[in-house]
Amino acid sequence: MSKIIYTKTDEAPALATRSLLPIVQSFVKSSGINIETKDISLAARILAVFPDFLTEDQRVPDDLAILGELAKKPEANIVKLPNISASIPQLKSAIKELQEKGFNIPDYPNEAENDTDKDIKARYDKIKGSAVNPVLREGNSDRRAPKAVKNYAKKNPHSMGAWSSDSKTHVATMSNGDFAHNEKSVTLPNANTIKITHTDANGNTTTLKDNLALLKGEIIDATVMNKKALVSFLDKQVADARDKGILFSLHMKGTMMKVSDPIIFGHAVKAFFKDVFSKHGATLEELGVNVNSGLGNLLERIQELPEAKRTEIEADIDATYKNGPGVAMVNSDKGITNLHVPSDVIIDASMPAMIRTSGQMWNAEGKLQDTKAVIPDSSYAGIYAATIDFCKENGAFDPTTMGTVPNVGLMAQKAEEYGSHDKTFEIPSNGTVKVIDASGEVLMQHDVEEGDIWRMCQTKDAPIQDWVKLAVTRARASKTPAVFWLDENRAHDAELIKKVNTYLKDHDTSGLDLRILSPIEATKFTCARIVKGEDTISVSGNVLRDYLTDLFPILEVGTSAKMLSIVPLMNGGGLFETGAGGSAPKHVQQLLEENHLRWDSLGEFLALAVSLDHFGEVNNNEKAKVLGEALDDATDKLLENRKGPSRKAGELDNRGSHFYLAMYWAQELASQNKDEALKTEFTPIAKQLADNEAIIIKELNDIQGKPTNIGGYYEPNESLINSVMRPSSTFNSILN
Ligand SMILES: NC(=O)C1=CN([C@@H]2O[C@H](COP(=O)(O)OP(=O)(O)OC[C@H]3O[C@@H](n4cnc5c(N)ncnc54)[C@H](OP(=O)(O)O)[C@@H]3O)[C@@H](O)[C@H]2O)C=CC1
Ligand SMILES: O=C(O)CCC(=O)C(=O)O
Ligand SMILES: [Mg+2]
Repeated sequence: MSKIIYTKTDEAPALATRSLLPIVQSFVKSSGINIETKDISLAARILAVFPDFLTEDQRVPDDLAILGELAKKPEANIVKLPNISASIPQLKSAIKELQEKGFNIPDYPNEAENDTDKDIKARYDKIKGSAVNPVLREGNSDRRAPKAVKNYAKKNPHSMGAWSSDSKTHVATMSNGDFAHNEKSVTLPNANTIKITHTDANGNTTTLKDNLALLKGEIIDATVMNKKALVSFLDKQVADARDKGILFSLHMKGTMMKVSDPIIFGHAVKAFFKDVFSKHGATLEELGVNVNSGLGNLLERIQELPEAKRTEIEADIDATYKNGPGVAMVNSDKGITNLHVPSDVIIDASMPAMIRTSGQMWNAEGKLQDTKAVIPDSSYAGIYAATIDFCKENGAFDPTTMGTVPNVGLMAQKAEEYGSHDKTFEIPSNGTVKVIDASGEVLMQHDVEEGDIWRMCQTKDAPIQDWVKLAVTRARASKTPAVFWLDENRAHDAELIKKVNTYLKDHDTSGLDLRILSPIEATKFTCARIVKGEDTISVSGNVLRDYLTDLFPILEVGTSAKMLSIVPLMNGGGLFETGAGGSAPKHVQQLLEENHLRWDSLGEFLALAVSLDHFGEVNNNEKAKVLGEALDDATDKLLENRKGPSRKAGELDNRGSHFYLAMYWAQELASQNKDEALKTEFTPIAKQLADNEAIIIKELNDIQGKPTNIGGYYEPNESLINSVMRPSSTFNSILN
């Protein structure tokens, strides 16, 4: 039987699910719609790959693998909430929590010397970083702010820090030796099988990757980040931040670029704490400090040292803080810097948040200060530089008048950089890396040096065709100009542009305003339009999809959680992502401290409505369509009546906003005339909810302001989390 899959994930969205899902299930029950959950939380994904370490009753199915298969079938209808893309520190603390709960899973091996450790490490490495989305995304991405959301933001603008033309904030990026400058790209005329080899200075060849099957028409590109150029760039930036008296901050995507970016992160930590590493390098190495996991790893490992040595290193770290530039803080109260944990500063969210805050970040005193935003690779850094320049010249954007920037993103089948991990290598020694095809022809090659990061990306042809079609469809449906953000001077983009021009001919583009502009030109073009209130669709590759669907929503509507985020799967199914942002770890903290959850489930409401509509369409279930439409109307009403969660304890939170959604949804179902049975069913429910509004809201607000306990972070206790998230007995009994 056909069904909707709702994903159980982590942190704030997982908390919200415990409150929202029972409501949704009780609303759709009578309409022949089955909503099933699949657990793709970090904890469940860990348990799923270690059955041999667990007792029979501790074992869990590999729900992610099941969903990955489902995503390739026409019947797929998946509502996907944000999940943790774990950095090594997050992975380790999840492992620790599970072990403490009696799951006998192995530790994460820092070094894998024997076969057992290698096997364990390989299993964990599959879970690490962005490991869920790439499996489910068998389609391209269509993200936009629905009209109601946009109108709400225009009437109720979020705060927006002013920009001044003398702001010292700027983006620093490399001008040579980086991925952007070293890129080579080819399109395969025929299917082929390739290998990647490294030949050292003595002529010894190692195969880095073998038997990689490629399809006809696939674009492949290869590039390398030169370590020496990177280190010298980072050194200069630390010195320059100090000279200019601004904060040093690094912006990376260590979660989605899980192999390359932690290495770059590590180099930045070393550059910032250069003196500490030149003085204590040997000790730190012996301790097994891994700076790719951030400064936090160093601080933790040195606790194992004898006190005298530890104090000496800590004093040198303090001296760096004193003599060097200030470093941007993630949490100044707790002394957590931008360099502590790679998963704490994720570029798609961190740069827009900074741009929204007058271009400033928090310093060690908890005050806002101008910052140098270091984005080493220059492939995409220019879009932030151009946005910042625009704000310096024109002042901050105005949410009450600004236009909107929907995105159509190429992402299916692990397109571009976000699928490159299994083809990314930290080079062991000077030499040459070659991509060689089945006939022995060298397709691409680079001279490399020890420590360089070499990588290859793949972009298959079918996803490109689908993406071009989606762009044309969206431009037509929204009657909005669409810009392909592609740079003819970049090797990969030049190949892609040829295909775009070819595949556009397959569609009726008459009357549409379609252009191809380099990312920097596209930023300028788009910014100039949004300030005039004009809308512009961005049609972009995978990385820019990620960046732009946080950047513009955060500026326009305050958060990317309010985005409608649809992935029309290439085989006909639907993947409905909720919002475009992450799992908001800070929100969990607030729940634990004050029993207030400020997570806004608007993204879930929007995703569910389209999921229900899709269900109705595919299964000829008119009730599902009525439910979806009513849910959308209820969401509009919720926005109109400002029943989203507040940030302050004692006021309406996530749970309260779910009550209002339920009440409005019931009211919409009671007032519609398309389905009599639903009308009859929901008329008394709507009345009961309205009659008990005051009691329910009191029950939901009274429990706030005190700490609460859900029995775990990664693997919370089901009965505790359910009772925390469903505290109103009046509301629960009406739902039952
Ligand atoms: N699709 C996915 O599965 C994604 C997963 N992630 C993962 O999420 C984690 C955290 O990522 P991070 O980059 O910090 O981004 P988040 O989007 O989780 O958080 C950034 C900030 O955005 C605000 N925010 C985000 N969502 C909501 C919401 N629904 N309601 C209200 N406010 C919201 C919060 O601001 P405030 O604190 O001011 O309230 C939050 O602290 C990481 O593990 C990351 O890998 C990240 C992106 C997407
Ligand atoms: O998969 C992830 O880690 C993050 C996804 C993300 O940021 C996005 O798709 O916008
Ligand atoms: Mg993103």
